[in-house]
Amino acid sequence: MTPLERLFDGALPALVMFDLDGTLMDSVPDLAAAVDSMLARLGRAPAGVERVRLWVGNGSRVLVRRALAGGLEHAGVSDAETDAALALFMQAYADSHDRTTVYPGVRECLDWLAARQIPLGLITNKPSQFVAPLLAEKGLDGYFSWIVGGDTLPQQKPDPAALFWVMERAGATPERSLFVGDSRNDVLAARAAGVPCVALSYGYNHGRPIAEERPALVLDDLSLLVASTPGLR
Ligand SMILES: O=C(O)COP(=O)(O)O
Ligand SMILES: [Mg+2]
Repeated sequence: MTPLERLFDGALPALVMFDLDGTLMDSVPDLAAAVDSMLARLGRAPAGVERVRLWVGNGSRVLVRRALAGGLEHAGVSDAETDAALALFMQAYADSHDRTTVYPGVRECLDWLAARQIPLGLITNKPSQFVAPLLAEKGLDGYFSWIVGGDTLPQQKPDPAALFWVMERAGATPERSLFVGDSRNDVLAARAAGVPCVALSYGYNHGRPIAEERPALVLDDLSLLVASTPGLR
Protein backbone atom coordinates (compact mmCIF):
# COMPACT_ATOMS: atom_id res chain seq x y z
CA MET A 1 0.00 0.00 0.00
CA THR A 2 1.16 3.58 -0.68
CA PRO A 3 1.15 6.43 1.87
CA LEU A 4 -1.57 8.00 -0.31
CA GLU A 5 -3.85 4.98 0.08
CA ARG A 6 -3.10 4.81 3.79
CA LEU A 7 -4.47 8.35 4.14
CA PHE A 8 -7.75 7.17 2.60
CA ASP A 9 -8.20 3.89 4.49
CA GLY A 10 -6.77 1.79 1.68
CA ALA A 11 -8.69 3.49 -1.13
CA LEU A 12 -7.72 6.20 -3.60
CA PRO A 13 -8.85 9.83 -3.29
CA ALA A 14 -11.50 11.24 -5.63
CA LEU A 15 -9.45 14.40 -6.24
CA VAL A 16 -5.90 15.63 -5.59
CA MET A 17 -5.17 19.36 -5.55
CA PHE A 18 -1.62 20.72 -5.72
CA ASP A 19 0.08 23.97 -4.83
CA LEU A 20 2.63 25.20 -7.41
CA ASP A 21 5.58 27.23 -6.08
CA GLY A 22 7.70 25.25 -3.62
CA THR A 23 5.62 22.11 -4.23
CA LEU A 24 5.87 21.24 -7.93
CA MET A 25 8.50 23.79 -8.96
CA ASP A 26 11.49 25.50 -7.41
CA SER A 27 10.61 28.94 -8.74
CA VAL A 28 12.52 31.09 -6.27
CA PRO A 29 15.60 31.70 -8.48
CA ASP A 30 13.43 33.42 -11.11
CA LEU A 31 11.21 35.16 -8.54
CA ALA A 32 14.34 36.54 -6.86
CA ALA A 33 15.78 37.69 -10.19
CA ALA A 34 12.53 39.56 -10.92
CA VAL A 35 12.46 41.09 -7.42
CA ASP A 36 16.07 42.22 -7.78
CA SER A 37 15.44 43.66 -11.23
CA MET A 38 12.47 45.58 -9.80
CA LEU A 39 14.58 46.85 -6.87
CA ALA A 40 17.37 47.88 -9.27
CA ARG A 41 14.92 49.90 -11.36
CA LEU A 42 13.82 51.62 -8.15
CA GLY A 43 17.46 52.39 -7.35
CA ARG A 44 17.54 49.99 -4.42
CA ALA A 45 19.88 47.22 -3.29
CA PRO A 46 19.10 43.61 -4.31
CA ALA A 47 17.28 41.29 -1.88
CA GLY A 48 18.90 38.03 -3.03
CA VAL A 49 17.54 34.49 -3.32
CA GLU A 50 17.73 33.54 0.36
CA ARG A 51 15.59 36.45 1.54
CA VAL A 52 13.11 36.13 -1.33
CA ARG A 53 12.70 32.44 -0.39
CA LEU A 54 11.35 33.60 3.00
CA TRP A 55 8.86 36.00 1.39
CA VAL A 56 7.18 33.76 -1.25
CA GLY A 57 3.78 32.16 -0.63
CA ASN A 58 1.23 34.96 -0.41
CA GLY A 59 1.17 35.98 -4.07
CA SER A 60 3.11 38.56 -6.07
CA ARG A 61 1.62 41.65 -4.44
CA VAL A 62 2.68 40.60 -0.94
CA LEU A 63 6.08 39.46 -2.26
CA VAL A 64 6.65 42.93 -3.73
CA ARG A 65 5.49 44.60 -0.50
CA ARG A 66 7.89 42.44 1.52
CA ALA A 67 10.73 43.31 -0.85
CA LEU A 68 9.96 47.03 -0.46
CA ALA A 69 9.78 46.64 3.33
CA GLY A 70 12.92 44.46 3.41
CA GLY A 71 11.20 41.86 5.60
CA LEU A 72 8.07 39.72 6.16
CA GLU A 73 6.20 42.58 7.86
CA HIS A 74 4.98 45.01 5.19
CA ALA A 75 2.22 47.08 6.82
CA GLY A 76 4.16 50.34 6.35
CA VAL A 77 4.35 50.09 2.54
CA SER A 78 1.88 52.36 0.71
CA ASP A 79 -0.54 51.13 -1.98
CA ALA A 80 0.81 53.61 -4.52
CA GLU A 81 4.39 52.44 -3.97
CA THR A 82 3.21 48.81 -4.20
CA ASP A 83 1.33 49.36 -7.47
CA ALA A 84 4.31 50.99 -9.17
CA ALA A 85 6.76 48.32 -7.97
CA LEU A 86 4.35 45.46 -8.79
CA ALA A 87 4.17 46.60 -12.42
CA LEU A 88 7.98 46.43 -12.62
CA PHE A 89 8.04 43.01 -10.97
CA MET A 90 5.36 41.57 -13.30
CA GLN A 91 7.27 42.85 -16.33
CA ALA A 92 10.54 41.35 -15.13
CA TYR A 93 9.02 38.00 -14.07
CA ALA A 94 7.22 37.56 -17.41
CA ASP A 95 10.59 37.69 -19.19
CA SER A 96 12.21 34.48 -17.99
CA HIS A 97 11.47 31.23 -16.23
CA ASP A 98 14.75 29.64 -17.27
CA ARG A 99 16.01 29.07 -13.72
CA THR A 100 12.79 27.42 -12.52
CA THR A 101 12.97 23.64 -12.17
CA VAL A 102 10.50 20.83 -11.48
CA TYR A 103 11.37 19.10 -8.19
CA PRO A 104 12.49 15.45 -8.25
CA GLY A 105 9.60 13.01 -7.82
CA VAL A 106 6.91 15.38 -9.16
CA ARG A 107 6.47 13.81 -12.59
CA GLU A 108 6.45 10.29 -11.12
CA CYS A 109 3.69 11.28 -8.71
CA LEU A 110 1.58 13.08 -11.34
CA ASP A 111 1.98 10.20 -13.80
CA TRP A 112 0.96 7.66 -11.16
CA LEU A 113 -2.19 9.64 -10.33
CA ALA A 114 -3.01 10.29 -14.00
CA ALA A 115 -2.60 6.59 -14.82
CA ARG A 116 -5.31 5.89 -12.23
CA GLN A 117 -7.56 8.60 -13.68
CA ILE A 118 -7.61 10.58 -10.46
CA PRO A 119 -8.70 14.14 -11.31
CA LEU A 120 -6.09 16.76 -10.46
CA GLY A 121 -6.38 20.46 -9.63
CA LEU A 122 -3.80 23.23 -9.20
CA ILE A 123 -4.29 26.01 -6.65
CA THR A 124 -1.62 28.70 -6.49
CA ASN A 125 -1.37 32.23 -5.16
CA LYS A 126 0.75 33.07 -8.23
CA PRO A 127 -0.97 35.44 -10.69
CA SER A 128 -2.76 33.27 -13.27
CA GLN A 129 -1.11 34.92 -16.30
CA PHE A 130 2.14 33.14 -15.35
CA VAL A 131 0.70 29.74 -14.54
CA ALA A 132 -0.27 28.16 -17.89
CA PRO A 133 2.92 29.29 -19.70
CA LEU A 134 5.06 28.00 -16.84
CA LEU A 135 3.31 24.61 -16.78
CA ALA A 136 3.71 24.32 -20.55
CA GLU A 137 7.36 25.37 -20.50
CA LYS A 138 8.21 22.79 -17.84
CA GLY A 139 6.11 20.00 -19.39
CA LEU A 140 3.51 19.86 -16.60
CA ASP A 141 0.55 21.02 -18.70
CA GLY A 142 -2.15 18.48 -19.42
CA TYR A 143 -2.28 17.04 -15.90
CA PHE A 144 -4.68 19.55 -14.31
CA SER A 145 -8.40 19.72 -15.01
CA TRP A 146 -8.82 22.88 -12.89
CA ILE A 147 -6.34 25.70 -12.31
CA VAL A 148 -6.93 28.47 -9.79
CA GLY A 149 -4.43 31.37 -9.78
CA GLY A 150 -3.98 34.06 -7.18
CA ASP A 151 -6.37 36.37 -9.04
CA THR A 152 -8.98 33.82 -10.19
CA LEU A 153 -11.15 34.30 -7.08
CA PRO A 154 -11.44 37.26 -4.69
CA GLN A 155 -9.82 35.12 -1.95
CA GLN A 156 -6.34 33.58 -1.84
CA LYS A 157 -4.98 30.76 0.32
CA PRO A 158 -5.07 30.47 3.37
CA ASP A 159 -8.75 31.11 2.57
CA PRO A 160 -10.28 27.74 1.55
CA ALA A 161 -12.44 29.24 -1.26
CA ALA A 162 -10.30 27.84 -4.09
CA LEU A 163 -10.41 24.33 -2.62
CA PHE A 164 -14.22 24.48 -2.43
CA TRP A 165 -14.30 25.87 -6.00
CA VAL A 166 -12.32 22.91 -7.37
CA MET A 167 -14.11 20.28 -5.24
CA GLU A 168 -17.47 21.52 -6.47
CA ARG A 169 -16.39 21.24 -10.11
CA ALA A 170 -14.85 17.80 -9.54
CA GLY A 171 -17.91 16.59 -7.62
CA ALA A 172 -15.62 15.51 -4.77
CA THR A 173 -16.21 15.77 -1.01
CA PRO A 174 -13.52 17.18 1.32
CA GLU A 175 -13.00 13.76 2.98
CA ARG A 176 -12.26 12.11 -0.38
CA SER A 177 -9.97 14.96 -1.53
CA LEU A 178 -6.31 15.73 -0.83
CA PHE A 179 -4.31 18.93 -0.90
CA VAL A 180 -0.55 18.86 -1.43
CA GLY A 181 1.43 21.99 -0.56
CA ASP A 182 4.55 23.45 0.99
CA SER A 183 3.49 26.35 3.18
CA ARG A 184 1.46 27.30 6.19
CA ASN A 185 -1.09 28.88 3.81
CA ASP A 186 -1.66 25.51 2.19
CA VAL A 187 -2.10 23.64 5.47
CA LEU A 188 -4.46 26.31 6.83
CA ALA A 189 -6.54 26.41 3.63
CA ALA A 190 -6.85 22.62 3.59
CA ARG A 191 -7.79 22.51 7.27
CA ALA A 192 -10.44 25.19 6.80
CA ALA A 193 -11.88 23.18 3.90
CA GLY A 194 -11.85 19.90 5.86
CA VAL A 195 -9.39 18.40 3.37
CA PRO A 196 -6.38 16.31 4.49
CA CYS A 197 -3.05 17.93 3.61
CA VAL A 198 0.31 16.46 2.63
CA ALA A 199 3.24 18.88 2.88
CA LEU A 200 6.64 18.90 1.22
CA SER A 201 9.62 19.65 3.44
CA TYR A 202 11.69 21.29 0.67
CA GLY A 203 9.43 24.24 -0.14
CA TYR A 204 8.94 27.76 1.11
CA ASN A 205 7.41 28.21 4.53
CA HIS A 206 8.88 31.55 5.59
CA GLY A 207 11.93 29.73 7.00
CA ARG A 208 9.93 27.52 9.41
CA PRO A 209 9.66 23.70 9.28
CA ILE A 210 6.28 22.83 7.76
CA ALA A 211 5.79 20.02 10.32
CA GLU A 212 4.98 22.79 12.84
CA GLU A 213 1.68 23.31 11.01
CA ARG A 214 0.75 19.65 11.57
CA PRO A 215 -0.21 18.44 8.09
CA ALA A 216 -1.34 14.79 7.87
CA LEU A 217 2.02 13.85 6.38
CA VAL A 218 5.36 15.53 5.56
CA LEU A 219 7.38 14.17 2.61
CA ASP A 220 10.84 14.99 1.24
CA ASP A 221 9.95 13.87 -2.29
CA LEU A 222 6.52 13.64 -3.97
CA SER A 223 7.21 10.22 -5.47
CA LEU A 224 7.15 8.83 -1.91
CA LEU A 225 3.41 9.60 -1.76
CA VAL A 226 2.73 6.89 -4.31
CA ALA A 227 5.57 4.48 -3.49
CA SER A 228 4.47 1.05 -2.30
CA THR A 229 5.61 0.06 1.16
CA PRO A 230 6.73 -3.60 1.08
CA GLY A 231 4.81 -5.78 3.52
CA LEU A 232 1.85 -3.43 3.75
CA ARG A 233 -1.26 -4.23 1.77
O1 LIG B 1 3.16 33.25 -5.64
C1 LIG B 1 3.32 32.86 -4.47
O2 LIG B 1 3.50 33.64 -3.53
C2 LIG B 1 3.32 31.40 -4.14
O3 LIG B 1 2.55 30.61 -4.94
P1 LIG B 1 2.06 29.16 -4.44
O4 LIG B 1 0.70 29.38 -3.85
O5 LIG B 1 2.06 28.38 -5.73
O6 LIG B 1 3.05 28.61 -3.46
MG1 LIG C 1 3.79 27.08 -2.35
